[in-house]
Amino acid sequence: MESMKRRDVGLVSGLITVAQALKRHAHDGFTTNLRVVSQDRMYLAFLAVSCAGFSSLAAREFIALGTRDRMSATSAIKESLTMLDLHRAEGPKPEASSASDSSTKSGKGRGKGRGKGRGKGGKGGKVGADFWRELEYLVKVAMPTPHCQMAQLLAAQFTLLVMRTLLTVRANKVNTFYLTKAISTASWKFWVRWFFNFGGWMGSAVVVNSGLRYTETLIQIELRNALTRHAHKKYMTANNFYRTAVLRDGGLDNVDQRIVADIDAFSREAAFLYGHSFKPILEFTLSLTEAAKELGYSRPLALFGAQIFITTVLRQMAPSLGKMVAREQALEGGFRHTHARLIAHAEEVALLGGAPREIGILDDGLKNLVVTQRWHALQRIRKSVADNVSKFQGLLVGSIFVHVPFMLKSTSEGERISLFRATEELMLRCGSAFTEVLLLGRNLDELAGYTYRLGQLFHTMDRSIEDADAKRKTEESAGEVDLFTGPKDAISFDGVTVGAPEQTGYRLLVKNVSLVVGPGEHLLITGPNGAGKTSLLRVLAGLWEPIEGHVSTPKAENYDGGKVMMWLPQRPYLLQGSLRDQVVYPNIALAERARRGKTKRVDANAVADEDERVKQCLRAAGLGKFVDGGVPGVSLDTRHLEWNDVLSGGERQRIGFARLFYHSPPFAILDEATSAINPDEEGQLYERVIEQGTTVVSIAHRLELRKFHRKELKLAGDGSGGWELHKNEAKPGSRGGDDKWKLVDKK
Ligand SMILES: Nc1ncnc2c1ncn2[C@@H]1O[C@H](COP(=O)(O)OP(=O)(O)OP(=O)(O)O)[C@@H](O)[C@H]1O
Repeated sequence: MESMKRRDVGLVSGLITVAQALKRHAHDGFTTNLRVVSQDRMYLAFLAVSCAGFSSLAAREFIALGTRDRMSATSAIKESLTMLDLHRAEGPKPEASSASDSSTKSGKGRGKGRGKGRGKGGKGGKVGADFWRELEYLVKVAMPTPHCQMAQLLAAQFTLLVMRTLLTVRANKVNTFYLTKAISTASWKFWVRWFFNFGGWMGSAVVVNSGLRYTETLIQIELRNALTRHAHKKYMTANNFYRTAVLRDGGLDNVDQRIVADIDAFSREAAFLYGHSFKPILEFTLSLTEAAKELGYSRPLALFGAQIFITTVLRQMAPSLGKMVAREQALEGGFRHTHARLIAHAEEVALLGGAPREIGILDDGLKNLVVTQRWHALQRIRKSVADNVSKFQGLLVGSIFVHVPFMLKSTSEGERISLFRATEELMLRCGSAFTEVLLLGRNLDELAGYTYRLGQLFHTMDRSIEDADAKRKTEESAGEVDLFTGPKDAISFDGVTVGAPEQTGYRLLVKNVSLVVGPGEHLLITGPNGAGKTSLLRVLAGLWEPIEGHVSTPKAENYDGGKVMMWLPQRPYLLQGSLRDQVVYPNIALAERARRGKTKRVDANAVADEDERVKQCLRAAGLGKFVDGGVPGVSLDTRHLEWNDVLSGGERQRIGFARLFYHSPPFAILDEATSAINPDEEGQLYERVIEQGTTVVSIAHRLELRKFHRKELKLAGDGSGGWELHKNEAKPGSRGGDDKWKLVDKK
């Protein structure tokens, strides 16, 4: 009770003493600190610039992310949630698929690839000359000009970094000096100076640290944004998304993982390194300069020489993190892909009762990842031991160099201890900054891992674009000296040989095909499974290169410059969006433009007209029930995240026809496009397509469709590459019983 009382009295009287001391020495404390700060012009300049930089950045971001953008981001989130709800409410329907579905017709044979791992992104993720070259490439992508957004962010962060170092070094020195002096000599005057110094330091540190955190996040976001956009641009050029994913050009694994996860990880690591490497380097230099005032330069330099030697020896013990990161990322991508495939084929797996088999496949993917991660964790112990020894030995070895001059100094006790504490503080900072610099090597190693994977990604896509450009140029120059250009208003194959890509070369599918499909000369391609029917059309689309010969497609200028050819595969592509979006794809509907606020003013009449046209197309394709109230709650505006899950196979094919009616192109390629449609109705669809003036090239197994065509290409499919071309010599327009088919060419 007594001691409580004494402490209470001590506490209150202590507070009173502090208040009195503050009152008495406030003027001195304030003016002394102000004098110290105002004499330090560099400090003042950086304080002003960094505060101005930080606040102008934040203000600019606030204005740039105008209310409309923020609102649309929020509504996008709401929308996808709504679509997810709808999706759940409707329940899964037949034949699920997804972007990573590799079993689509065009995707079969995935993995047989032509590429032989030509990526050259550095030697397996090590920090070496290759790494710096790749890094330079990525930096140039993110920072194309010295005035770009990224350059401004880096400059703003640099100013803040210098400011923080100045704060740490200068204010801390004064802090420690005042406090030690105040305590050792029991001086309230010095204590009040310390109090004011600390207050000022704290205020600046709060601003500067918040600014640093903010700019680091912005740098990371901007880096990711710039690199991902660059990747998207390349990915969508020269059909790179197809070449890398289906043909495995360049032997790249999991391109999606590289674009989505690796770029993000690289950006995080790079922003961290930038923010955290300048700090210790600056802190080291500034602390050393200050400490040298007491210790001279020889002692600190000898100390750091010793540190470099010890750390170099320790580093030899550590494994290369870059390689580990690259390997783990590849396995992560593979594991994610197995999950994506399960979602894509959820219904087939459920119907086949494949869960027990699938769990094995999923667990195998996980096992590979876990085993590798556990092995890497073991390797990292060496790294961590080396890092920690390196960190703590600094204190021990450092004391030998720092303590000596103070032990030998003959000054008053108070003076010696204040100077020692201030210098020791500086040397400790200096030492830890030095160790931090050395430890940054670890982050650099990790960065090398991501850089390696991104290097491979960008170089593979670059090469593919270069190849496509070179091919186009060769064709253009060949056109000038007139080799083969083909008729301008027709599809034509001139001596075309097609092969399926294999590990080493090609497997012959079709040999030396020559034929022309002019307007109205509807062509049917038939043949056994795997004969090469779709492959021939892949060559026509430019997805595959012919082994020999030339393909020429109708020129847009002969058809009012519009879309000339349209593809209708067996499983039409359906996008995330409204029913209207499905029909007008790849165009953007006027209503959608208005909804997104993309166009300033969208004419309401034009929207209504377009909607009416879309409805007509859906009706013509036999999907009138969706727009005429046949299915409650469904209209042109109905949106689903995954339309594949909510439409039947036949309905999906009809959406393809609605799209074809909407675009009404001069030529259409129908690749088993009616396979899921009732045979009685497929004829009507064909008739409508032909009536609208579209010339069709069909692949079909059902012979009933023969009557809609004027030519038939029969592929032998026996490995010889043989084929026969038959022609219906009956009058155009006469069908069925009037067919007069004649063999006109064969190989
Ligand atoms: N990306 C690919 N990589 C390697 N081989 C492929 C690839 N795509 C298809 N193939 C192979 O090419 C051959 C011809 O395929 P294609 O799709 O042209 O056959 P199709 O005549 O259309 O058969 P179907 O009637 O069964 O649809 C098949 O043996 C197939 O495995």
